[in-house]
Amino acid sequence: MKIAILPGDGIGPEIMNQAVKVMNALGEKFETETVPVGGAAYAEQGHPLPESTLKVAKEADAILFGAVGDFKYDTLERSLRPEQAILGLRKHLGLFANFRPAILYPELAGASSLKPEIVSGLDIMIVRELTGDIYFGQPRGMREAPDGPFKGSREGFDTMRYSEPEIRRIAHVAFQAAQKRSKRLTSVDKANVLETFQFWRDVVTDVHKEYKDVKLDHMYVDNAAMQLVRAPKEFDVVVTGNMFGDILSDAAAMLTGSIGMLPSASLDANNKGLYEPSHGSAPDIAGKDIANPLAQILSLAMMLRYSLAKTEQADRIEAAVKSVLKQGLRTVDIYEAGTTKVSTTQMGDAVVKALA
Ligand SMILES: NC(=O)C1=CN([C@@H]2O[C@H](COP(=O)(O)OP(=O)(O)OC[C@H]3O[C@@H](n4cnc5c(N)ncnc54)[C@H](O)[C@@H]3O)[C@@H](O)[C@H]2O)C=CC1
Ligand SMILES: CC(C)CC(=O)C(=O)O
Ligand SMILES: [Mg+2]
Repeated sequence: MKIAILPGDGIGPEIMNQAVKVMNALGEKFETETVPVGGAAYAEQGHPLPESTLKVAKEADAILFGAVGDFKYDTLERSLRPEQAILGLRKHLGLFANFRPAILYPELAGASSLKPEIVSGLDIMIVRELTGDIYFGQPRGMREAPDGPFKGSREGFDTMRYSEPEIRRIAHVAFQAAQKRSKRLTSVDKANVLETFQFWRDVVTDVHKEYKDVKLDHMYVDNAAMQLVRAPKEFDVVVTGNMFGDILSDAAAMLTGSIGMLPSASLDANNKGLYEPSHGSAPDIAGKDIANPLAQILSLAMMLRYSLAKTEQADRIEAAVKSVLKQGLRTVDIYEAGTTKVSTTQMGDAVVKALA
């Protein structure tokens, strides 16, 4: 079984080192290959997703990804920017189903941005469509406005679109996820304004006919953002498009104490997956050994569970994470008075030590 390791940029390599340390401590031999991606690959090979990196990712059984991006690359032409690497991997590998579990560990109730009584026990699953929507729609670009009141002035434009098969397949994934949990699914859209999302709502409603045991409701995205901070436990499984899911999952992350706690799995139709923290490369804290490595380590656990069928190893890692939190160890993003502040490396070491 081969695992492709793509650390990327910013805090990516720092948190990946911790996840690899944990993987090596499981007492099992994993074949791994580490390759550059994002800004690191651009600096080395002139492209954020070189053919050689894509090949390793394609041939692996699973991919463990760090994060990409650095503000110093923001002026490059778009096709060369680090973020194109993760977008390209998702598209090339058909990773359309993104699972982002937002779980509040009881020990972090005080680190959440919401009052403990509103968030304690939080356990929601955001299912985000990952290869369509306005992030990939064509045409897009910058041009002289061809019409309208600002005709002739410069404008930027993108295209939001979803085809029926794209909506159907993510809806099936979400209904099936709901069947394994509390049989409640909220589909988040903007059907009151956007044709794309009226269509989304119609198709999700149609797929629902095949899942009568699941209670489906629909919610507009602005209300969903509000409900997420008002009464997040009202949600169980949430399904939504690429952009809304991107935004709502960052908001959900703060309910768990930090975005450094939110892992993710991006799966294709055969459960081959890419596993990455939900956050970015955090250039503001890179190189300081202070980033929270737990989202990366929990992404490793998701990889073992979803793609490699190693449930026991995944359970061990998740138990070790719970144990270090119980011991009161905290990176700075989840620190509160009365707990012990640790570095990225110390947190990784503590998880290794806590492995049963
Ligand atoms: N999948 C990916 O590789 C993603 C890449 N990005 C890229 O990352 C770069 C930075 O983007 P931002 O908008 O700043 O988002 P970000 O998620 O990197 O950081 C947002 C805030 O959260 C903090 N943060 C993030 N991860 C953390 C961790 N593990 N521990 C402690 N604090 C953490 C950062 O310090 C920052 O204050 C950009 O180039 C962006 O395009 C953004 C999101 C996803
Ligand atoms: C950097 C983007 C391509 C993606 C993003 O923000 C995400 O997947 O959460
Ligand atoms: Mg994001």
